[in-house]
Amino acid sequence: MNIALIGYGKMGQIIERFALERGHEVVLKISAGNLDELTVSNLRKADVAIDFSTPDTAIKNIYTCFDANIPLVVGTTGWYGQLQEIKNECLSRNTSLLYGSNFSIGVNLFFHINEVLAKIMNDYPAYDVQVEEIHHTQKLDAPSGTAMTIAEAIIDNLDRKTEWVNELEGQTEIEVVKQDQVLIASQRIENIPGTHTVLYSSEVDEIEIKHTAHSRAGFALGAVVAAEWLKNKQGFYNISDIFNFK
Ligand SMILES: NC(=O)c1ccc[n+]([C@@H]2O[C@H](COP(=O)([O-])OP(=O)(O)OC[C@H]3O[C@@H](n4cnc5c(N)ncnc54)[C@H](O)[C@@H]3O)[C@@H](O)[C@H]2O)c1
Ligand SMILES: O=C(O)C1=N[C@H](C(=O)O)CCC1
Repeated sequence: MNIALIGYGKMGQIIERFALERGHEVVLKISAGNLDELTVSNLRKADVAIDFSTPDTAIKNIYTCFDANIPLVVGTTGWYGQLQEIKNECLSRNTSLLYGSNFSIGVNLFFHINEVLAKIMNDYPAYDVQVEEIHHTQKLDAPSGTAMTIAEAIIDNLDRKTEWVNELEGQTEIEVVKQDQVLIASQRIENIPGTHTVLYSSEVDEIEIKHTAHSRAGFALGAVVAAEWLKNKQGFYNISDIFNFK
């Protein structure tokens, strides 16, 4: 499979390593220094594109891939406010896109456990819940896309929660978290690839589930597997469509 890498930073470079190991060829690598090469004709040399760029540039890249009619995997976070517009555009143009806030198998297992736990906690109102996320200091968006996915699943499954609010340590502070809100507490610490915790606390105890990424390898391998899965498909998908946890 020929792959176009849109975004060749921390993630793009590790994705390239896994792509080559799995027998693929990387035919285009785009970063801030060679944006003029991100053209429809160059993209058409690839079977699939993988975007790990920046929150502010992902939408434009997605439209360029739609113009090239090339299947696209989007790992970039921070653009989900425009998700519905992109979904409509993808479906009306009969092209294909798969996106996900986190491509690692471990985090996708964690997503499943989080949903089951949130459903169970409907019967236990003594517990309040909060989400915590820690990432490296170069991260441009807060909260992390993964933390948003976790909080939205809690809201969808735990009747007493209706929205999330975000606090970024040292930058934004929430004075009062209302009872129907899920607090996402974000921290930025050097060299942390990604840590997410869901914490249920009562007066007498706490229940905590936690995922700690030891490196970016899980995200990168997941992105290549997602590209292999998407290559001959048409439609709009989420990474959860690849997994079938019982
Ligand atoms: N879904 C996941 O599993 C997952 C995992 C890790 C990171 N991410 C997300 O992926 C994105 C990239 O993360 P990173 O750590 O590799 O960031 P990074 O800053 O290391 O790399 C970003 C790359 O994008 C390039 N870039 C800048 N403008 C561009 C443009 N207009 N078009 C194409 N490329 C452009 C930069 O030059 C750089 O090479 C972030 O949004 C991050 O949150 C997602
Ligand atoms: O390093 C990042 O940036 C990450 N971004 C994703 C997110 O926002 O959830 C996934 C984890 C790493």
